[in-house]
Amino acid sequence: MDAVFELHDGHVRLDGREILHGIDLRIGAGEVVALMGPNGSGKSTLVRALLGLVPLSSGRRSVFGSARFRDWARIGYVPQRLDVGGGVPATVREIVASGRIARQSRFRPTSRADRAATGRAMAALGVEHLARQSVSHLSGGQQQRVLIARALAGEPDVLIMDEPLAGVDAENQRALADTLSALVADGRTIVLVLHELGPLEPLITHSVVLEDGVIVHRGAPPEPTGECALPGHDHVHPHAEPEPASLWRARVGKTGRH
Ligand SMILES: Nc1ncnc2c1ncn2[C@@H]1O[C@H](COP(=O)(O)OP(=O)(O)OP(=O)(O)O)[C@@H](O)[C@H]1O
Repeated sequence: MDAVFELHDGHVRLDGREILHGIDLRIGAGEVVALMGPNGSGKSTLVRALLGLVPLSSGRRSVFGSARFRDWARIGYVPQRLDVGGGVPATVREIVASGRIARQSRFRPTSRADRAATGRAMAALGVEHLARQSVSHLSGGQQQRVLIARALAGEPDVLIMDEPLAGVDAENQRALADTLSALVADGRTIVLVLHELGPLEPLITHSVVLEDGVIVHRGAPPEPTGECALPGHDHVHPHAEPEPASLWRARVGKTGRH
């Protein structure tokens, strides 16, 4: 299986403090990887390091086998929330169409292919009927579908999603699981930052658990513990409260690092 992301002994320093301490990670094409761990363990920093948004203080990164990867249109990033505060409100179609920018040349404005891809992405996520609406009037679940549609409009090979279940109700979580399984069946690679797997669990090929900037577990996702393990727990809460590292240690059944 070809590697999409490879990190060898990756260290990241931010504001003079080392946040990631020697991460070795390989994500292969077609895998669905859950990055898990307590708040502040370094999940977002790891994603940013994979994407080259933060530099490595030491170590090596390659994307699609290249240390000098530039073809960012192949990678779609779905942030947790749309920032709809302030500014001129954009419509759903405008936001989704902005996912084509990396594929457009400076000298060629929006093409027929761009319009078609925007339409397909809106249809895939069921937001066509909202095309003319301002995104600021949408619910959290609708906004998330727009963000995924924006990423899909760029026809990426890889989707990276930051906490896609946070604050999303059970019905929309199941809808997201259906959407992602269609993408997986289509051969895409998916990297998810997750606190809980919820209905995404059957899709996950393996998990990587971080703690204090090191990988403490890889393999099958850890079992939920505490209130998240109780029957009927729907995993719709955003886990705004920090989850203690001890809870995660209990989940992965390990105290040491590797
Ligand atoms: N720009 C920055 N400058 C300095 N420190 C930072 C910066 N960004 C993150 N950190 C610190 O790095 C550590 C890891 O943060 P990160 O956001 O990667 O963790 P996380 O696992 O994604 O957390 P959460 O689950 O809360 O989103 C935290 O201690 C955080 O305070």
